[in-house]
Formats: sequence, structure tokens, C-alpha cells
Amino acid sequence: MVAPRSSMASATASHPPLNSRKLLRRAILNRAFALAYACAILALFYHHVKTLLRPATAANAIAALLLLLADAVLAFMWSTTQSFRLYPTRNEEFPENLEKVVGGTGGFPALDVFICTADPYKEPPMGVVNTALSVMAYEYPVEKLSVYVSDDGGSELTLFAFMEATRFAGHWLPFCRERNLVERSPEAYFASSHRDGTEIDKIKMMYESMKMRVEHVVERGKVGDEYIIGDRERRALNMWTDEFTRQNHPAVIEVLLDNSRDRDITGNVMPNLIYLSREKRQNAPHYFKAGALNALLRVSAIMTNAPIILTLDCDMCSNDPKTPHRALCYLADPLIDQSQLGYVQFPQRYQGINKGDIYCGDFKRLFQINPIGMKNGPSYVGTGCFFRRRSLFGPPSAIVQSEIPELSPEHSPNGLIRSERMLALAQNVAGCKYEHNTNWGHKVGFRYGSLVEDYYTGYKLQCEGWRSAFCHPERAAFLGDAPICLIDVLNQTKRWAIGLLEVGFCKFSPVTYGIQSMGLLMGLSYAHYAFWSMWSIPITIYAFLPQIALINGLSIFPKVSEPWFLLYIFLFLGAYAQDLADFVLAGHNSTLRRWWNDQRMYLIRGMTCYVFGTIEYTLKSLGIAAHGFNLTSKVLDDEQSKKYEQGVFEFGAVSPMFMVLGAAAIINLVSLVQGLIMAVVRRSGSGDAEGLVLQILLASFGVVNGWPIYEAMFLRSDKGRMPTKVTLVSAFVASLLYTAVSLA
Ligand SMILES: O=c1ccn([C@@H]2O[C@H](COP(=O)(O)OP(=O)(O)O[C@H]3O[C@H](CO)[C@@H](O)[C@H](O)[C@H]3O)[C@@H](O)[C@H]2O)c(=O)[nH]1
Ligand SMILES: [Mn+2]
Repeated sequence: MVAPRSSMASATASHPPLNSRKLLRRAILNRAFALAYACAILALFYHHVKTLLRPATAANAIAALLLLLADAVLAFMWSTTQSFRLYPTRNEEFPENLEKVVGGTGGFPALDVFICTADPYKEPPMGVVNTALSVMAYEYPVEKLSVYVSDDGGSELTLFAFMEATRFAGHWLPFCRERNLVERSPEAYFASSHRDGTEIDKIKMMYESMKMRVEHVVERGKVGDEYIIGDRERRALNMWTDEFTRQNHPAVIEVLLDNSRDRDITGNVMPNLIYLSREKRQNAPHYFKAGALNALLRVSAIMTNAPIILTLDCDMCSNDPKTPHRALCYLADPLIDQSQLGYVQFPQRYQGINKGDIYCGDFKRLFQINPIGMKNGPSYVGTGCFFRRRSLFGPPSAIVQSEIPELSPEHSPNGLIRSERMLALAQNVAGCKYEHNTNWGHKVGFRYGSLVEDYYTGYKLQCEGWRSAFCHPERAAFLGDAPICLIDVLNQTKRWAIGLLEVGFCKFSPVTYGIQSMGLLMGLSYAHYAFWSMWSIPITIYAFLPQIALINGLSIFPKVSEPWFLLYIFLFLGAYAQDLADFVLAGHNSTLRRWWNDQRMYLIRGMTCYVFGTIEYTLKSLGIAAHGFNLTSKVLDDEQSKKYEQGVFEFGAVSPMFMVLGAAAIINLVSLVQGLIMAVVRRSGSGDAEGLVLQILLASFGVVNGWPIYEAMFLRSDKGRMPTKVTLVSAFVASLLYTAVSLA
């Protein structure tokens, strides 16, 4: 984060403070614990080496080697997580002082908001419209606010929805202002407010009828003639000819609202609203979301070129109309070195998460816990981030010149945004050949080369020397939708895992380039994510190996009476206790149950998306297969929603990922039963079960965690149960492992 110059104490009389940053007390505890834990890890490796040097049997030697591998990876991951724990801080903002410091709202910078959407069927246009309306209604000087919507789906349905939204906004914006609403996405407002009144009824009806028209058009897949109102709309929609397809079409730029002309029903200025669908050609690379954001960056530069940019995904709405004020508490603070502060990131927070958060949809560690510990400020997470436009144009010390002067962050556009000259220029920079042989995506703009363009872009900016600030107000600034179906959750994380590996193994890897550019701790923070999928190695080994050994009566951990036993207990409980403490201290609905489900999802991800992500990444690196950006579906199926609400796992898909989970669950159950029998037999006989205790405990842990899987395989009959085919394959894999090992 930006130097402690921003602390309250340094606020002068002429500048009341805009923010404060405090080191949390737990920093001391964390450091002491890190020291103790590091010693324990060293002791563990000493023990491993000792065992390896004197293995009792060949099986013991193989097991010892695999355990060493698992623990080496765990130790690496542990060391990277320390980068989040040594300097945890809490930030606070004082937006009430903002106007005083910058000299009234006149001192506010202009703000361009970018919203991305990519498919009208997976991302229903009404959702995108709600996102846009919620930010158009920001409590911000309207003449300084512009909203740009990028439609990578190239869909007339989305454009149509925005034409409707434009008309509705004329009523909605004054409605929000007059009533001083906090919820300014109509969907959220109407869902939560049950107040009556003719005014409210009227606008609600207007909203519902717009929604009906839009949904009807989406259902039909075409904008019927009867829905088209004016000539301008007809002209725009006429671009969708038969040759116009999603992968092959010219750029479409529609200025839906122009603040120099358009007024709401009370005669007030409206913010600019621009629809953009960049040019797509089949043979031209389009770089997914990063490409879309760069097109937005250029088109907005031509039209408004605001110094501050907010990026938003279409599945996220504003939940607080004063959010830009909070961001400005950093981006306009005279006590912060503004030439270094690149962006202010708000955490991704979600609505509609079920009570126990069974799929870890909150991603608390990723979005809320780890960011407070990053020394130079958090990474960029793709949405809810206010950028200084300048930060996307080279390091703080040396601006990278643009190909045309109109794109420079220093340029001030003049002229009307609907003027022909401007539209022609915008059309040009939204072309798919525009970036050819330029710095875009490499030194300028959002960076190409990874499916997690957000992480990669933030990383490259921080390597260049930009700092960032984490802003986490009590009331969520934005609320998004998390996937509510297990297979969607796993596919999303798989995409992230692939994207992260792309960065981990590129020539700018955090472990080499990152550490050199940003120092050890920041480098480790980024390395932690880059090699996120390495969790799969220890998790898979610990889910199968000790259990298979147990089935064969082979002891691979220390006996209860040995001191090494205590070391294992300390390492396990210590890590879990610290994880629990971090989780609970993060607040925002941190229940014990949610933590338990969170750790279970760690295990599930470890055996599924991280493994398959690594495989896909490897295939792609070898040139055998290619992967794209699999959009997460935002469509809610009623039955699925209901089941999710009840906290029931949804498995109803035939996926190899589920087969691995099923096999692990079966192996754990069988080994636990067999282990317990063996323990009883050996105790009553002459044998010794002491050496199997840790394995029995581990299998019990696996079984408790696997409960939803057993239910889905053997007890449920609904649509979300494990498909019989998956259960059969899982059982087959488990029995293969069983026989293979017992023969050995
Ligand atoms: O070719 C594309 C693909 C995606 N998107 C947009 O990208 C956003 C994120 O897509 P989504 O399917 O919602 O992915 P998530 O996994 O939910 O998104 C997380 O991960 C992404 C990187 O993989 C980041 O870009 C996101 O900000 C972050 O929230 C959406 O608004 C899409 O419309 C595009 O504009 N063009
Ligand atoms: Mn999303």
C-alpha cells in the first residue's frame, strides 16, 4: 500500500484525513507463530530424511518419497502464505472529508465506468442493464460520469436492452436521487423494498414492463419490429444483417446518452452511456476480456478520457452510491504520493450465498483475507477496481507514448461525443487490426497472455512500480453473483488455475522476475496464486496414499508413543487453527460452519480443478489442445436455486472431476472401516495398532469431509445426485487401486 504518509497522525490542519492505515495487532502473533511453525517444518524434514535413509520395505520407501513430495509442496505454499500474514493492516476511509480536501465536487475527477458482457444467453441482458443503472445512479457529478458497455457477444439483444434501459434511466435516476436510495440497481431495490406509494408502483411497473420486453426479445432471439421505437434505434439495429455473427462483425458503437444533450424527466443532465461491440474477425486474435477492456480504454480515451476508470463485470452491481467517494479518499489524497498509486481495489462480495456457503462462493481468503496483507497493496481482481488511467500506460516514471495522440492519458478530448469525427476515430480504434504491432496488451493497457487477465495486469503494474490500495467498507461497495452449481464452481476455478499457471511459467514468473521487481514478500504473494494448483499434489497424495497403506496394514506415520507423533499433530492443528482464526477475524458472516465448508472446498478443488487445470495447461503448452475463456453462466435455474438454498450439493453432471472425488470418498470409507477392524483385531491379538492411529484419523477426516459425496452417491434420488455412471466409474477406479496395491 502507499506509504504510511496517509496515516491519520500526518493529516495537517489544512487537510483533514481521508484515510488511515493501521498495522493489526495480530501481526506480532503471526510472526511469532511463523517462527515456531518454520521450526516444526524443519523438524519434519529431518524426520523425513531419517525415514528415507532407513526404509523398512520397498513400499515404505515409495510412501516416504511421496510424503516428502507432498510436504515439500505444502512447505512451499506455507512460505508463500507468510507474505500475507506478516504485515496485515486495516484501512479506513473518511469520505465525509473529501469535499473539504478537494474543494467541493468541482474538484472531483471525471470517471469512466467499463462494464463487460460477452453472451446474452449466459449473461442475461437484464443483469447487465441493472449493473449499468446502478452505476449511472452514482452520487457523482453527472457531467463527469460516463458508462461504457462492452458487448463481446456482439448481440442486438443486449443493445436492445440498453435502448430500453436508456429510456427507463430518465425516470430511474431522478427517482433514486429524490429518495436518496442506497440500493440503486432496480432489481435489488424492488426485491428488498416493500414500501408502497403511487410513485413507487408506477416506476416498478415501468421496470417490470421493460424487463418483460427485454426477456421476451431474448427468448425469441430477435428484436421484433414492433419493439423498435425511433429511427435512430432502427438504424443501429439494422447493422445486424445475416453476415453479422458473433465472431465476425464490424465494430458497433452507439452513443445512447450524451450528457451535452440528454436530460432526465426532471430536466437534469444524464451521464454518458455508450454501447460498444468491438470488431471481431475469425482469424484475428481477440484476447477475451483483456481485449475488450483495451478496446474500451481506447474508445473512452477518444470520447471522454477520464483520469479515473472503474472496471466492472456484468454480474456485479453497485451496492453503495457513494463508492467513488471512497475510492477518491485514496486517489485524491494530497498526502499520498499520487504518482505511484495505480489503483484502488474493492473486494468481490456476493449476494445470494447460502447460509453455510457450501461452495466457498465468498472466496474469503482470496478476496478479503489475503489482500490486507500485501505490502504494496492488493492484486487486481477484475471487477470493482478504480484505476488511474495513467497506470495503464507504462511505469510511474516513464509514460509509454501512444500511437495516436488522442489515446494519451494526457489528452483532453474536445467536441461532441456523437460527432462524426469522434465516432469515426472510435470506430478505428475499436477495430480488430488496430493493435497489430503496437504495445497494447504488452506494455500498455490490460495485459495479454493469461486467462486471468486481472491477476496478470495487476501483477505487471506492481512490477512496474505502481502501488495499490485495498478499500473494504463495512457495507459492500459491489455485490456480485457467485455460481451456485458445483460443476460451474469447479470449471471457473479450473479456468483460473490455467491462467495462473500461464503466469507462473512465463518469462515474468513471480518467483524470478516478480521477486526481483517487487521484493521477496510481494513476489511470494503473487507466487502463491501463480502456483495455486500445486495444492493438488499434497491434497491428492494425502487423500489416497495413507488410506491405501492403511488398507494394507502398512504404517507410514509415527506411532502415538513417539515424539514425532506430536509434531504431526502440531503441524495439522496449527495450520487449521490459524486458518480458522484468519477466517473468523475477517468478519462479514464468518461462521464456523462456513469455515468448515471453506476448508472442504479446498480439498475438493485440490483433487479436481487444480489437477485438471494443470493437465489442460500442460496439453496447451505442448500444443496438443487449446483453451478459451469459458464464461460462467449467470442464469439461475429455479430447481437448482432451491436446492442451493437448502445447502444441498449439486452433482448432476457426468464429469471426470466427480469421478476422482467419488474414488477418494470410497477409498477413505473403506480404509476407515478396515483400519478400525484392524485396530480392534491387533489390540486383542499380539499386533500393534499404534502405528496406524494417524492414518485412521486422516481417513476419518476424509470421511467426515466426504459426507455430501456419500449422500449424493448412495442416498439421494433427486436430479442433483451423483450420476450412476460416475458412481460406477468411481467404484471401479477405487477397486482397481485396491487390487493393484494389495497385489504389490
Ligand atoms: O471474451 C470475453 C470473456 C469474458 N468477458 C467478461 O469477463 C467478465 C468475467 O467473466 P465471468 O465468466 O464472470 O468470469 P469469473 O470467473 O466470474 O470472473 C473472474 O475471473 C475473471 C478472469 O478469469 C476476471 O476477469 C473477473 O473479473 C473475475 O471476477 C464478464 O463480465 C464477461 O462478460 C468478456 O468481456 N469477454
Ligand atoms: Mn463473474
